[in-house]
Amino acid sequence: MAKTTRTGLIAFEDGTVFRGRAFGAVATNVGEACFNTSMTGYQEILTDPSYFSQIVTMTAVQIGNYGICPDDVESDGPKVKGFIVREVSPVASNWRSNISIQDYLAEAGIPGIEGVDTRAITKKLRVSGALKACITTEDISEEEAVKRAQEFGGLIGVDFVKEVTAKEAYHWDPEMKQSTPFTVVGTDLKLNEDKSAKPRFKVAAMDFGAKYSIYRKLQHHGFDVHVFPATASAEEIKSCKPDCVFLSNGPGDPGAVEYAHATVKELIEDYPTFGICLGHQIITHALGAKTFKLKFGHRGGNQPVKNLETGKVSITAQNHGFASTREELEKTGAIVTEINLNDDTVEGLRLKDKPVFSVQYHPEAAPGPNDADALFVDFYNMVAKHHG
Ligand SMILES: NC(=O)CC[C@H](N)C(=O)O
Repeated sequence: MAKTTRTGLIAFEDGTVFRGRAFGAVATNVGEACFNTSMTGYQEILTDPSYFSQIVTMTAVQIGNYGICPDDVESDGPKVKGFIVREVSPVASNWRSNISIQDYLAEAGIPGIEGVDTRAITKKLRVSGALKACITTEDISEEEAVKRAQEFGGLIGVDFVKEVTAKEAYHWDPEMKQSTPFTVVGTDLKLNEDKSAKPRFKVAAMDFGAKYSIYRKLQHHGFDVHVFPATASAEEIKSCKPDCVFLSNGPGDPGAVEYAHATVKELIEDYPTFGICLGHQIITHALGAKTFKLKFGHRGGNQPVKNLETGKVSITAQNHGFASTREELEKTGAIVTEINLNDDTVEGLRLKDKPVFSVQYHPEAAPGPNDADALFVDFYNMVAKHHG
């Protein structure tokens, strides 16, 4: 891929402008600027629906060297509003890849900029907090770009889930083509070649903007995954007779999806439930507690989380800009199980009297460390005990 000579820029609501070389689509988008500290996994980041409405700056210095692999997508296409990197690799070398990141973003209509001081942008966002921004690879003036950044409505109170959730209910990979066979030995799941040893549980997965990796992990760990749109009612979900419920990740302000708070409030009364990220935040609201916006969010594969019940520290993958309010959660009777060691914010909860737990981070990783993979086994064992 030859480097373009087109210029591009990112303009922030405070009037700051960074210029670089354009790649990807010739387009202009507004969104919230954030940064991700993952060293690898740019494709999973681009296609994670939780990034819908955000312009992502990568702190890793070179992006794109292993191209884009059709098997590694986390949704049906890139979801970010813009992508900013120090250097986009001129060479993509990987037998699994069929397209470069430049062409992938161009086809999806998403603008990218390279040759930008990504460290300066990251430091800026850490000091000022999340900012509204406009990215453009079109020929518009800096003043116009700043104006468009200022006009962006922001994330608070906006329902972005409805833009990325499934249009209708469906059965994820019914032939289990993506699942590694497993069997239950004692309380642990073990890989096994014997496909008949599979006491699978039917999980109703509420799709708030789910990453495919979560469904793959659920399937791998003994679940038959039935996906429901975020707007599905508790009755619709109950009518599929699930053994348990899963609540996915997703974009935007968790406080804005009140219809989901109401549905989840009903479901957790009856079903063992596991939530990840937005799913965790929606449980928080369903319990009557609130979430708040973090200064600049946690995004990357190196976030330390401490389990307050076991003392164990895990390095986790994260991507969130909101967090649950600890005092309010504890007032509802929920137990705060985990905290982020960088800023002490809530990273996990469980209910005392019901088989319900959730985490703010991403145990499915993709990209990131697998320290928390065992949570899928914990979910399986919790459901098995409940139905025991
Ligand atoms: N990955 C997610 O589910 C993100 C949740 C939510 N949109 C946040 O930013 O906090």
